[in-house]
Amino acid sequence: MSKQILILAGDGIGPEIMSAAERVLGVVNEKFNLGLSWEHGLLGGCAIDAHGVPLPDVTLKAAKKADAVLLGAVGGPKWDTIERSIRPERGLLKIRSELNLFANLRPAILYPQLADASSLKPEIVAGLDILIVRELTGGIYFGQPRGIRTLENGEKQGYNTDVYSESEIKRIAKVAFDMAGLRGGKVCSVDKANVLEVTELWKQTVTELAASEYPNIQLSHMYVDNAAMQLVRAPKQFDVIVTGNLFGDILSDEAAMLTGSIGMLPSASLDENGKGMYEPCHGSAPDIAGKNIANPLATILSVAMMLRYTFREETAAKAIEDAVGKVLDQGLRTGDIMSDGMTQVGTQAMGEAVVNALA
Ligand SMILES: NC(=O)c1ccc[n+]([C@@H]2O[C@H](COP(=O)([O-])OP(=O)(O)OC[C@H]3O[C@@H](n4cnc5c(N)ncnc54)[C@H](O)[C@@H]3O)[C@@H](O)[C@H]2O)c1
Ligand SMILES: CC(C)[C@H](C(=O)O)[C@@H](O)C(=O)O
Ligand SMILES: [Mg+2]
Repeated sequence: MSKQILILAGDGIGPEIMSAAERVLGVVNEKFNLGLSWEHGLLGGCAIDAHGVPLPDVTLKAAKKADAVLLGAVGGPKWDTIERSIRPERGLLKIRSELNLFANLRPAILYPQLADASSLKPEIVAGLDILIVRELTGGIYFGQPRGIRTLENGEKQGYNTDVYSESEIKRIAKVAFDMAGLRGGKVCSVDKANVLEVTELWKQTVTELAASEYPNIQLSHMYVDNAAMQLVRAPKQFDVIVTGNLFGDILSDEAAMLTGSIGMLPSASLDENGKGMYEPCHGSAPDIAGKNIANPLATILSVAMMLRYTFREETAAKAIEDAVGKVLDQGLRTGDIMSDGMTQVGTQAMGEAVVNALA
């Protein structure tokens, strides 16, 4: 099997967190004799600067050829005012869509060492381990028509279309049910079926699939507004949450704060054959870019997810996760997860600490 990775560091803090993650990747590759090799490409604002588009053909071609893509983050104020269709974020959406990465896994796990850093009281979050399964290549992010038009009275109007077909709903629900079967056996499907037809169909389809193929999974449904509330009221009631593109985007940032910081949240975006793109859930954090203070752990934990889901190297994946636990045990913290009595370190020092813990 070829074992090729394409690394796209991206913009803002992307290059900083990726350089720490790449050090970790290099060390596990040698230690576990994984035989992985990687090359670098451009996606996002850096690609616009070099090629005029956020997803150059050369990047897309390399991504299609690779077995996995490791991404930092894209975007930033520099590119916020350019023509909408070629903004950095459109490059990210296009690569997700072109690679058919419909299943976005966003685990929100509270490392016990970070109980103080969580936004919630320790007793509410202790032992938290939720998996958000977000549909990633459909819904309102991709629905047509979309745009900003001028009405007859001269007023401008923005519009988007939320759309899901039964097959799209079924394939993401299957992922959620399969994942739940390997964990706590519970799936909560989040929708707004009381208002939106598209999610009425979502709810119906998920219910039918559960009844016909997953009788052993405990399925519940929740409206997204209540789910947002329940996530901060009693997050441990959830095991796997399955939801559409937009709701999943929002709920996963919310879940991040339960774990201490969005700098702790990795993700995997998978196609039907195990190919994946792996990236932290956070963005390019322009407010802290270039300062060597960003938390690289979400990206490092994304490397672990890549080893687990694409390369099936569970031992190496677990070794990275354990090494992250060790550096937290040592009291090392980047600014976003800092608390009393701990030692504050920068991005690269945190990466080196993980490398040392792996040794
Ligand atoms: N996957 C991606 O590439 C991705 C994801 C989200 C946002 N974005 C883009 O990133 C840019 C900034 O977006 P935003 O400010 O809404 O979200 P963001 O996630 O970049 O930042 C939100 C807040 O979290 C902090 N933060 C984020 N990552 C951190 C880390 N690793 N360590 C410490 N603190 C961290 C930031 O400093 C900021 O205060 C936008 O252009 C947006 O479109 C890209
Ligand atoms: C940058 C943006 C397009 C992206 C999304 O909304 O999917 C981001 O917020 C994410 O969570 O990966
Ligand atoms: Mg997001």
